[in-house]
Amino acid sequence: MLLEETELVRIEVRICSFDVEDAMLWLRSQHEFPKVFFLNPERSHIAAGVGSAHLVSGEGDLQRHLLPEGTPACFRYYGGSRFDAGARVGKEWQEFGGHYFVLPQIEIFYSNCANAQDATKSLGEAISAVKQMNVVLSEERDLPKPSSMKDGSSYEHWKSSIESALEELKKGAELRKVVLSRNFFVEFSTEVEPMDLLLKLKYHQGYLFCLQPTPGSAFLGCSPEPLFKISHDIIETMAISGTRPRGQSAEQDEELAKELLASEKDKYENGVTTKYIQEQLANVAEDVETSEIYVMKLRHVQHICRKIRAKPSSKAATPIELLLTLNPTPAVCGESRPVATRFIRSVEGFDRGFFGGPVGFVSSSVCEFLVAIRSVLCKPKMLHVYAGAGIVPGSDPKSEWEETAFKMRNILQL
Ligand SMILES: C=C(O[C@@H]1C=C(C(=O)O)C=C[C@H]1O)C(=O)O
Repeated sequence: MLLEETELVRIEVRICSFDVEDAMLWLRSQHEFPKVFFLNPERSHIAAGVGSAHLVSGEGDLQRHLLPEGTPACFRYYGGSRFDAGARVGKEWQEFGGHYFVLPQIEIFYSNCANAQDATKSLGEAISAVKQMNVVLSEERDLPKPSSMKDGSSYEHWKSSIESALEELKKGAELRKVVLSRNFFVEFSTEVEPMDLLLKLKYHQGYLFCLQPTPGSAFLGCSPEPLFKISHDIIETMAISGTRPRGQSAEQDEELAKELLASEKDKYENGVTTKYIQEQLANVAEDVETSEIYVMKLRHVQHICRKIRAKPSSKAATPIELLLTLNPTPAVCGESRPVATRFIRSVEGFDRGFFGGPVGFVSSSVCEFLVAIRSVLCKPKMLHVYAGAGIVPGSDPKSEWEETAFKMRNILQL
């Protein structure tokens, strides 16, 4: 097939079974870039990819360049895009561009409904790439000890941003919710290998992902939040908003879950996200079904959620159109979206980059995207850790600061 004048030959090699850890160790042992990793919560799709047979990156029209007509269903592009395409790009995010999607040259892939396969540029290159592959799966290693850890901005800045959000919300006009985030820096005196960090996250529930365009820059994390998935002609997604920490004991944990389910503020926050997703889906799908609200328990926090599913209608959007329509949802941005985006740009003082954006994979037949939260940008000697919290009437700056600290624990307690 022809993709931008390049002829692609795909060779499929069945391999004996492998698990999540093997895939990560294999990825760590490779010397080619980019590297990508994707694992979904059901563990029904594990993928580790190296090199690029086709790279779609930059500021351009994603819709036009990704999955050109005729792309075979077995070609899976892994990647993601920025939370806010219109925001100024921080220098730490430059390698990623506006979006970054790669068709790996070699893809180790497990799916409960497909076989292991790989894709490459040409037969000769496939063979030489396979020959050069380092298949030594060495041990997991400890991370170096941080030399310093500090907040990206002060509590005073956070408090005044939330107070001005509360002022705007009080007007009851265009802003009904805004998600404010903050960053945290962890510095090291020696270099950190991103795959060692990813390996430490392997026991987390939810998605695990990594996009590493170059040796010196990787974005990775363990997000509980799907943006959407399309398979077997069903769109599935979830509204996750409203948070409490996990309790110290089973009783305290249940108390916190009950408090969350009874909280009008948290139900309102979740309701804004649910309504937005339902409305967006109603434009491109039918039979939109929403589950009852329930509590999702994670290692450090618990959330209220609703599952939402729908059937694509005859005027269905393509996966990329759906991605551009849904992202960012009020779970990470706010409502209305344009007003919340402007507010975030004016107060946050750092570039979110891909944090809060969509990350996942897409082929011409299936796709699955997560919302890239609980995540970290890994530079050679510095981690940029991010977390946000939904601000609605009744939010308190101190509790929201603590909530973001709990959300960062996945990374900071490694
Ligand atoms: C923005 C984040 O999380 C989002 C915000 C939540 C909230 O405000 O309660 C809960 C889950 C996520 O949708 C984050 O983890 O950084």
